[in-house]
Amino acid sequence: MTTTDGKAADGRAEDGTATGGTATVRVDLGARSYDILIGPGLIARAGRLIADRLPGRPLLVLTDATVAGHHLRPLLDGLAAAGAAVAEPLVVPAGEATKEMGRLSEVMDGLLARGIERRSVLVALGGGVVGDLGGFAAAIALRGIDFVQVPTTLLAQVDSSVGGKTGVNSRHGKNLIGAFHQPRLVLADTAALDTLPRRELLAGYAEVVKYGMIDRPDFFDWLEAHGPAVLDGDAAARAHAIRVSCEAKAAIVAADETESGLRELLNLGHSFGHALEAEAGYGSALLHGEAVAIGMVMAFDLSVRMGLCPAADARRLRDHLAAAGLPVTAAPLRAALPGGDWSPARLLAHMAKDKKVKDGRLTFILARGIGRAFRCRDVAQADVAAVLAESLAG
Ligand SMILES: NC(=O)c1ccc[n+]([C@@H]2O[C@H](COP(=O)([O-])OP(=O)(O)OC[C@H]3O[C@@H](n4cnc5c(N)ncnc54)[C@H](O)[C@@H]3O)[C@@H](O)[C@H]2O)c1
Ligand SMILES: O=C(O)C(=O)C[C@@H](O)[C@H](O)[C@H](O)COP(=O)(O)O
Ligand SMILES: [Zn+2]
Repeated sequence: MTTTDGKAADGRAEDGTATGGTATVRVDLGARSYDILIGPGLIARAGRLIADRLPGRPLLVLTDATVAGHHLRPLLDGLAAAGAAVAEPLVVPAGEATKEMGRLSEVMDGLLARGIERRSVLVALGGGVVGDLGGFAAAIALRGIDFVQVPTTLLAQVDSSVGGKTGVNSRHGKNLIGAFHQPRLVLADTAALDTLPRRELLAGYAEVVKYGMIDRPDFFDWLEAHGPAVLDGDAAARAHAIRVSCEAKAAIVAADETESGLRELLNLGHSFGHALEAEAGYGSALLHGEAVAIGMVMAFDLSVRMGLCPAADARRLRDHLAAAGLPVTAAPLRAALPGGDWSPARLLAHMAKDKKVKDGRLTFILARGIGRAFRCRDVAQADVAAVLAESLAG
């Protein structure tokens, strides 16, 4: 369910900050239901918005060092203005390498040193790394405390802050340690994206395109026309893309919260993408969204190879991602990371650790066309290896 609420007639919220219109997407999960608020100025308004839903609760902010420099002060000022008791923030290093057990252990120490109690609420201010790490810390602290997502990347606003997948990477693979733990509220401040580097924006755009590929062909048509506006900072286009993405994800999560079936569709491109990320070593050479872009192209190429999908649809996807500026093959990784083993066999070995493996067999997310993704367990390894080899060759 979505509503758009312009707040006061002069475009200002009760606390006087500019709103520019706030859309609300509801994630319907019974007792665990929550709102995703989307619009400019929500970081500064977070204090009031959290207090409305979780009154009188002690708060603690987790963020990363880069995000802290841009957005921590306005958040803390807003929390203080709302009269919240706020502990000293926890600040972790920026980047994917932070999403690991050692850092989780430090965060747990930090939470406990600050004297959290079961009523405490963790506020995760940042991208998917802070959201996944913070959400997992909240899931296990005192056997579970509430948390609020304040996503500051496009990727986090359209994907990672929604749906309750939390966790960290392991040396065995991506996101292999974690828990389902839903946030109580998501505040997606679209103005926060103004400070986001272009490369990070593009990485998030890959997950936006993913929703079109899964089950929203009209949305993909819209992205073909308006994708450049989304990327170039058009506020209305951005807000629309984020809202539709959140609606698409919320619908799937509401139908299958813990991924017993349908939710696997949200993994389109991820079996391939996670294998690339594992071999790349979770550094800055390959961002998650970039891996997803390459992985979606491989998933469509595999679907074409198996005679399931028109080649023209795979070409439309590849062309759109490439025109946006995203990588569409794995070939550049060979040059960027020459120490890696960029062979199909090695990537297949990473894929064997995928959480969608059942009885030793992978579940692939394939497509019969744009917006027609489906789950398939009947895929010949030779076809997968051939698609990997083609992508690695460029
Ligand atoms: N839980 C889920 O459902 C889910 C979904 C998709 C992705 N993920 C995970 O999310 C992670 C990727 O998230 P991400 O792409 O947000 O990366 P990220 O959290 O590493 O953020 C990207 C970079 O941008 C910086 N940054 C964040 N917001 C900023 C802002 N407003 N201005 C300037 N800099 C800013 C960060 O400091 C970081 O350096 C991966 O670990 C991926 O596995 C999880
Ligand atoms: O929410 C989901 O479900 C997803 O699969 C969203 C993905 O974009 C995201 O990268 C997720 O973290 C992948 O989950 P995993 O279970 O494959 O690790
Ligand atoms: Zn993803």
